[in-house]
Amino acid sequence: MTFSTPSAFADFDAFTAALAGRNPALFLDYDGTLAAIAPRPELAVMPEQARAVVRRLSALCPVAFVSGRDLDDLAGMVAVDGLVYAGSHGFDLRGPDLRRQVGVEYLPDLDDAERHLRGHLDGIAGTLVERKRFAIAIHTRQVAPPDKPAVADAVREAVETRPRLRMTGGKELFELRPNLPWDKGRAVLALLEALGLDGTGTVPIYLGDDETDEDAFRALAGLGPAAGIGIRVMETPAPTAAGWSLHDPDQAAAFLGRLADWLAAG
Ligand SMILES: O=P(O)(O)OC[C@H]1O[C@H](O[C@H]2O[C@H](CO)[C@@H](O)[C@H](O)[C@H]2O)[C@H](O)[C@@H](O)[C@@H]1O
Repeated sequence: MTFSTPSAFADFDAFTAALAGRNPALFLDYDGTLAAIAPRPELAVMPEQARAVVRRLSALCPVAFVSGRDLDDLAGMVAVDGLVYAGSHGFDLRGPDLRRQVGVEYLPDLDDAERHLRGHLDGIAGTLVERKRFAIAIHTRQVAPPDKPAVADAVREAVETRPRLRMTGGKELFELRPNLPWDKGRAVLALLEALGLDGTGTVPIYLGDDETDEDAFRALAGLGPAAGIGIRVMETPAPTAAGWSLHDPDQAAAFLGRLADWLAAG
């Protein structure tokens, strides 16, 4: 874990030097990385400029989105054809020649937890229960501060009585997901293998902003020195397993634009 990471934008030449002649494969988080955080999930729209740069990059190197969002929601928000999309934190994978779902046998557990949570949280104003196929997000962004502990208690109770699920955190939300050794990091490694990108000629680059993205940063770091590159999008320096940083989604899009220019120039 490091607190001080060089900027992949300001130190772009050093960043491209770290690729050491290998071809990048891009793995992109959505919320907080390419779409600015918004009051509600449906309001977090990716700017058209970012979409254009993703489309351009997808003609230059493999591009995948890896998000906590539901797969169809994610694909609809990004709206670029031909990419690989991994929804529900990597439990639900789809690409032009790829389909994989992890934890299908946990769907009844998620259904049961969703019913329980809706029943217990309906009375707390501002709470939003967002069901994804393989996860449930309980949003607290619109909940009055005095009511937030009650939401936390209800979620904790739901997960403590359901050992087949586990809880993770994020920006103003709790999430329940199958209690399986699977996360964004394992999904990225599985995608590298499935797409034939696990050789030494490829360098996976993962951009993310949140605690669930740290799983991906750790997975890439685990490939060995300089074998994979993590970039944490963060306005304030925080401990991270990523080796590089970007300030915010605008800078992330600008960085991807520079990367596209650099790749196009050969
Ligand atoms: O993996 P990500 O693509 O970063 O998705 C993580 C979660 O993002 C969404 O929630 C977050 O963004 C919302 C819109 O900006 C914001 O209102 C919320 O407070 C954030 O936590 C999404 O709704 C979740 O399903 C994702 O798991």
